[in-house]
Amino acid sequence: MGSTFAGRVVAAHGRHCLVEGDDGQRILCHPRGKKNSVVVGDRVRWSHSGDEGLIEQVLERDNLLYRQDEMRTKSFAANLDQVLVLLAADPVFSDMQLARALIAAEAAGIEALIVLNKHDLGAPFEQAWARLEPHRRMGTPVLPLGLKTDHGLDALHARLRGRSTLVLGPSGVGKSTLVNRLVPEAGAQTGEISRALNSGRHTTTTTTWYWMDAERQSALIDSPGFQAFGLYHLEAPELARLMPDLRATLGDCRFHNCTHRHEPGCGLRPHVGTDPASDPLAIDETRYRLYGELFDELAAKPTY
Ligand SMILES: Nc1nc2c(ncn2[C@@H]2O[C@H](COP(=O)(O)OP(=O)(O)OP(=O)(O)O)[C@@H](O)[C@H]2O)c(=O)[nH]1
Ligand SMILES: [Zn+2]
Repeated sequence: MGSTFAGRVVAAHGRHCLVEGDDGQRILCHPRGKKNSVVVGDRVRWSHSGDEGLIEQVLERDNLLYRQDEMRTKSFAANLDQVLVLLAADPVFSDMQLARALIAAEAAGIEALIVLNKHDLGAPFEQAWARLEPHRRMGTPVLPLGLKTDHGLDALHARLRGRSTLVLGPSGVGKSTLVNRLVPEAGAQTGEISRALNSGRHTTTTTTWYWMDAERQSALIDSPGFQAFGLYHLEAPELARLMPDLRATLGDCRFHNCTHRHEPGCGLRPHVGTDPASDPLAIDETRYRLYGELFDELAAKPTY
């Protein structure tokens, strides 16, 4: 084997990926052999092979996120500093999708940030903001944003500076608008990447790593669509510990393997639906219902 070079995977499609070297140069690479399959964000060592490159080694990952396709769970991004869940006053967001994204981030050990866009819409914005109150109480940062009016853009910038942030959001919340606003020439970069990956028709279907700054310190990772987050790598009994509001009440149950659903002497259930003004450990009823649904889903998952 000749010399190898350091790089980072900035886009991946099937067995092809685009690797960026420390000098900013990008090269199309393939994994060597069956091993070494990569995801966006991976740090790799690669070697020259004609005009292209071969991935020789995938360096140890700080963290890894999974997405769910049908019944399979696939990894799709690694080495992230935070996950930004973009929601909007309109369309109305799903509490379940939000919970899944936050649980996936927590399980991967990645900080999460909720951003609520379309501040200019007034009443619908206030309603959506109120629905996010349980999240503010459990300590998740929730930022208001108005991409149309630039409301909150500076505060968001400050949160993104120097970090690599995966952006997720359901359709219509303004994700493309946000990426285009924060990444100079995002469109041109996308075109370049899809040409390099030879997937011209798939311009928006690959997860892509974009630099927000010329110094390449702040990155946005855009993943198309709102990923149905893969939670199948988790076990039902872990779930309560991955939900900060539920986690805060743990430790007082009579049974150490309490599922917090029907056991006597549960220390969590008495906090469900209480008034946050008098109970600092109050658990929102919707969150508790989602916990039950996810618990059943994980308990019933197929074993391979
Ligand atoms: N009122 C209002 N509309 C906004 C704001 N930001 C974005 N929009 C609009 O919301 C719509 C969706 O924006 P996009 O950026 O295309 O949203 P997206 O999340 O990428 O949606 P998909 O393309 O479906 O994935 C567009 O019509 C935007 O103009 C905002 O702050 N206020
Ligand atoms: Zn319990």
